Amino acid sequence: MTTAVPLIYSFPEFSGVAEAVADHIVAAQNHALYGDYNRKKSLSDTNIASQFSGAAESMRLTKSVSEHHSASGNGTNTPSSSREQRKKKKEENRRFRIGLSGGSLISVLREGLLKRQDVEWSKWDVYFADERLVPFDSPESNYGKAKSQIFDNIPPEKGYPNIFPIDENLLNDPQECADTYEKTLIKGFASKDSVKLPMFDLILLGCAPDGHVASLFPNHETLRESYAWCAPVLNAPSGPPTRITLTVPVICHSHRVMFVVEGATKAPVISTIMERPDKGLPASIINEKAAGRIAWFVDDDAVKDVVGITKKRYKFLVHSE
Ligand SMILES: O=C(O)[C@H](O)[C@@H](O)[C@H](O)[C@H](O)COP(=O)(O)O
Repeated sequence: MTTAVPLIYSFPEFSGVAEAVADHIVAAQNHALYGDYNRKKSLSDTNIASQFSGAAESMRLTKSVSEHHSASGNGTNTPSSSREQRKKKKEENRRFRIGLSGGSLISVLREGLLKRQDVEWSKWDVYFADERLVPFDSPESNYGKAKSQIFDNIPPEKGYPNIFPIDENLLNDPQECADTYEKTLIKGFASKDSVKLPMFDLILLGCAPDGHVASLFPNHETLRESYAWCAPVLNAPSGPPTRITLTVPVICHSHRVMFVVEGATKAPVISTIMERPDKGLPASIINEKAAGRIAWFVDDDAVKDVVGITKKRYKFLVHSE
C-alpha cells in the first residue's frame, strides 16, 4: 500500500468527473489570481484551504533567464508609484500557470470547462506537461488537440489564454526541442528571480495503462533526471516515439497536481500505483514525492480493483453566483 495517502475522488459517471475537475481547476485559478479558491467566500475549510497553500516554500536559486542569455528586458517599474498602486498592478498582472498533458484529459477538460462562466481564460498561461514531436495538425499533437478541442471553442468575449507550445521547427531534434522548451519555461517562471524549479499553480496528468505519466515512461532514464526542467524522450514504447516531457522534480514542485483517470482499462495500473509503490511506476513516484498536493479524479471503474483506500465524495469549492 502506498505510504502517501492521496485524495481520491471517485465518480460513477464521466460527466461527474468532468464537472468536478473543472471546479477544482477554477478553484486553483481563483487561488492563484485572488488568493482564495472562491472569490465570494473566505476560506473556512482548513483542509481544503491547505490543498491550495504552499507558497511559503523556500527555493534554492540556480536557474534564471540570464543563464540562458534570453533576458526579456521587460522589467519597467515606476519608482514613484505608491505602494497601493504597485499592489494593484501586481494583482492585475497575476497569471494562472497550468501544465496540461494529452490523451483523454483533453476531452474531460472540454466537457467540464467550456460550459463554465468563471474561467478567466485571458489570465491563463498554458504550458504542456509533455508533447509528442509531431506536426501541430497531427491528431497525435497534444497542443493541436487542446487547441482544436478547447481553446478554439472559447467564446471570443471570454478572452484567450497565452499558450506555450513546443517549437514546431524542432520536431527532428528532441534534445534541442526540450532545451528550447526549458528556455520558454525559464522566461515564464524565472524572468525576475532565479529559481531552482518552476512552480506551476497546477499540473494536470493522465495515466496510461502502462503507468506512464506525461511522457515519463516506466524504467526510462528520464525518471532519474534531476537537473533539467524538460527532457527529451527517444524511443517511447507507445505512441509517437519522440517526445519531450517535464521532469519529475518539476511536476512534484507544482502547487497542485491532479490526476484524471477513467475507465476499466486503467483499473490494473491504478491498483499497482496505489498498492505497489515499490514497483516504481512513474505515477507512484509522483504520488509519493508530491504527497499532500495530489488529488486523483477517477471514475468508479478505474478504481474498482483497489482495496483499502478511502474514496472521497467531491465537495464543490467554487460557489456560483
Ligand atoms: O502525451 C501523452 O502521451 C500523454 O500526456 C499521456 O501521459 C497521457 O496522459 C496518458 O497516456 C493517458 O492517456 P489517456 O487518458 O488517453 O489514456
